[in-house]
Amino acid sequence: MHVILVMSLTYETLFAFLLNSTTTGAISLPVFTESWIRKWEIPTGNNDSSAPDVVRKIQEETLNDKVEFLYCDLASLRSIRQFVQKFKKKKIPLHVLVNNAGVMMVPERTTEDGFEEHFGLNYLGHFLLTNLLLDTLKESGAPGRCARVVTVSSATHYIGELDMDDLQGSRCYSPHAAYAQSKLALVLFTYHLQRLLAAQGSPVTANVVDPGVVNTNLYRHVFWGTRLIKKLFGWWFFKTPDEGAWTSVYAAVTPDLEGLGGRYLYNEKETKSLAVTYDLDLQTELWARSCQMTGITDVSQDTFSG
Ligand SMILES: NC(=O)c1ccc[n+]([C@@H]2O[C@H](COP(=O)([O-])OP(=O)(O)OC[C@H]3O[C@@H](n4cnc5c(N)ncnc54)[C@H](O)[C@@H]3O)[C@@H](O)[C@H]2O)c1
Repeated sequence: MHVILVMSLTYETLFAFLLNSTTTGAISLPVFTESWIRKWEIPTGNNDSSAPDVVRKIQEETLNDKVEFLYCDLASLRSIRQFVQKFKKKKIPLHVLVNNAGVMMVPERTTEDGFEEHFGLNYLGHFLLTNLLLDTLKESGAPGRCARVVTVSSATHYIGELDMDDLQGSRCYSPHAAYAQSKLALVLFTYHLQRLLAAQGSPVTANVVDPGVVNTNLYRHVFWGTRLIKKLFGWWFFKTPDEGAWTSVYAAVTPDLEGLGGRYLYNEKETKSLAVTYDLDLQTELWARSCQMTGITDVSQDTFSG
């Protein structure tokens, strides 16, 4: 039995591809566990009500009735903890975690826990979720068949800056800078996580992907002119959601990456991320601060000092 957890609503595409990879024999995935995410923009709970439709669609496409809906709001540390509790109660393994959810260029606002939304949701949400699921991932992986954490960043990270003195962007808020910072933080997080897993000898790998420029709803908050251009010409220079999902799927299932982590992938190929992402001190500092902010123990200090 293989269990895959995809944090996002772009799952239909992701699941379709994951199914295709099963038919090409890359990995066998008879069970999918679905995580349903609330859209901030629709607080009436419409998404909850559409969950049965999505589950049915995936069941039809995969010919698998073991598809399940689990609610998780990544902008709430409480919701993430509740989600992990529910997931663990099922006593099922976890082989692939795809940290794919995100918002872009939202107006200045905070998550339930008071974090700037890009930083709190895109980065800290996935940071806490991954850390709380690490024990299950470790138990589920094995030498020669590692469990995988796939985190979705963006080319925007190349222009990102991490302001350790003002991670919440409270001094001078820029939605673009806040998005870029959150995506930069995800790359630093992945590299530190991979170092930690390798030092512990854990059968889990962590890689980070850039999906490219993809025609999705992510652009709903950008300048209206950009939205218009996207509407008119998007089909021409944007990837389709299917194409955008492909590098994540590649990272999740390709045998080429068995046992390999700490890679930044674009168009299914390893490439260099921004130079500062390889700064071990910065990775360590961000990790320690993130542990404090999410209320978890920083085990990496013992691992690397011991
Ligand atoms: N579209 C692009 O051009 C592009 C480029 C680079 C990176 N990305 C990244 O790809 C990922 C997927 O984005 P997309 O383009 O499919 O956009 P999208 O808006 O279609 O998908 C974003 C997903 O995040 C989920 N989400 C939003 N708020 C959430 C919350 N509070 N809790 C849980 N989930 C929440 C949404 O429900 C949605 O499923 C994002 O991480 C994004 O930053 C996208």
